Amino acid sequence: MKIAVGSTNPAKINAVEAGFKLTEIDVSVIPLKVPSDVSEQPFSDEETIKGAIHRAENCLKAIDAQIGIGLEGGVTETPFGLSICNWGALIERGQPPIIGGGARFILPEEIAVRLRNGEELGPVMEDFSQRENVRKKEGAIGIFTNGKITRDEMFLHVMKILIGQYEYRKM
Ligand SMILES: O=P(O)(O)OP(=O)(O)OP(=O)(O)OC[C@H]1O[C@@H](n2cnc3c(O)ncnc32)[C@H](O)[C@@H]1O
Ligand SMILES: [Mg+2]
Repeated sequence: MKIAVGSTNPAKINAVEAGFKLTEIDVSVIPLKVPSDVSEQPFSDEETIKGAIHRAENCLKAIDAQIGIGLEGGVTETPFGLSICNWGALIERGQPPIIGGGARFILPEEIAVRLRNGEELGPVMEDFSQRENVRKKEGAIGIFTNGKITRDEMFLHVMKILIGQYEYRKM
C-alpha cells in the first residue's frame, strides 16, 4: 500500500516507517514536501491539528497514494507556560481524518519568550543547544528530557495512535 507523508524530515519519516513495521500492512512510504497551509510555527492545538490535516490532504492531492499522513509540530499557551504540542492526521482516501496527539512538556521560559517574539522553535533550539539539525534529530523534547524521549520516538507514539485507530475502524 502506498502511504504518502507530508514531510521530508527524517524524524517524521522514520516514525511513519517504524509505525507500519509494527503492523501486518506492507507499505511503501513516500516522503513529500507539501504545504501545511498554516504558520511555520503553529501557536495553538487548533492550528497544529489543521497543519497536520492539510499536510495529509495535500499528499492525497499530489499523488495516487491510498493514505496521506501529516505530522505537525507546534506550541500552545497554558496557564503554566508554553507547551510543546504535536499532532498527526491519517487520511484514507475518501474517509474523514483520523487524528492523534503526542507527548507534551512545558518549555523553559527563556525558550518560550523567544517564540512569543516570533522566532521558530527549530532555529531557537539549534542556537540554545549549539547543535545542528535538532528538529531532524532528537528535537526539543530530546534535549529537555535528557534523551529519554526523542522527536522520532514521540512521533512514533503519534503513529501508533493513528494506525491503531485506522485498524479499529476496519474491524
Ligand atoms: O520539514 P517539516 O515537516 O516542516 O518539519 P519541521 O521540523 O519543520 O517540523 P514542523 O514544521 O512540524 O514544526 C513546526 C516548527 O516547530 C519546530 N519544532 C517542532 N518541534 C520541534 C522539536 O522537537 N525540536 C526542534 N524544533 C521543533 C520546527 O522546526 C518548526 O519551526
Ligand atoms: Mg516545518
